[in-house]
Amino acid sequence: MKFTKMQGCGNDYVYVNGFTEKLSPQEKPEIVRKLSDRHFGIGGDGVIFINPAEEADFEMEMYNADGSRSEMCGNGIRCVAKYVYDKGLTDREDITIVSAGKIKYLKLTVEGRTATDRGHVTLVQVNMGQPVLAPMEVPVIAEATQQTPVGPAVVDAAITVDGEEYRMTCVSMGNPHAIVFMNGVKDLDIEKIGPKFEHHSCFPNRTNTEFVEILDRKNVFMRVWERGTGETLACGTGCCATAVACVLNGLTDEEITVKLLGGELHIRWDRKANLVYMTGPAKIVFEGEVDPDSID
Ligand SMILES: N[C@H](CCC[C@H](N)C(=O)O)C(=O)O
Repeated sequence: MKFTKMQGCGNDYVYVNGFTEKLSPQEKPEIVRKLSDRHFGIGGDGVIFINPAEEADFEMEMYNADGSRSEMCGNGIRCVAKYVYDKGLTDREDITIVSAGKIKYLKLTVEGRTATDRGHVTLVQVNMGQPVLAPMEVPVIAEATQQTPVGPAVVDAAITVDGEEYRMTCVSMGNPHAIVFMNGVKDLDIEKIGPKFEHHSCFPNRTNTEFVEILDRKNVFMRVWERGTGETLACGTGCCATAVACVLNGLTDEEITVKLLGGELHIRWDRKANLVYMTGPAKIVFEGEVDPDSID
């Protein structure tokens, strides 16, 4: 099986070309777990299959490292865009990608183009669609005073983790995110607290959790505990959800830079249109061939 290892802000996945590599849905979770293992496999935060699609130019099929599915992946979708352009599966710089039935619109920045070289993608802007507010079953403390295009936002919910009460804002970008504002994010014991949010009873489908520190009106620092993977160096959908939560809580402007352990993402929530735009890099790290049956 051929694969390409790619990363966006250090959020790294194994990418498999579903046009040529045919796997049955039943065998995928087990193969994903094997490939993602950083000691016995290739190593990655999960696996993303790039498939043909009818309703868009391409489909992405995203799996976490534990073999579970996710509806969406912000860093992953930028890498898929780079993959399909750099490998000549498309000539266009405006493309659509569908994930879990939702179509996203992407604009590719191509560099290094010459008369004989079509260049390669360095940066991708994605229209990540509409945020959905407070989709989880959590005890609400306060409703937003601000109306949002999708109704009054639940910006403040309480959750008790390890005997301590946290306040969070819950935003879905297709996949679920709980955003917790706090100080001292750099030194947070995320390995201890992250799994307790992920498996908390108020998230029947588990959740991704973002721990966010406000730096100023245009900059925040964020660490993320991802559902099905653990701490990752960045999370694109998590940054989008964070930007929305920041605005709803009156903490930042609508356009922010999210600083992450693995880099930076630029996020803009166009409130009038109620669309979130994410811009960031995508890179190929290496390519190879692997026999999943030979992985322990
Ligand atoms: N890292 C991804 C999100 C993965 C989310 C996944 N862990 C889930 O179960 O929803 C991103 O860049 O958006």
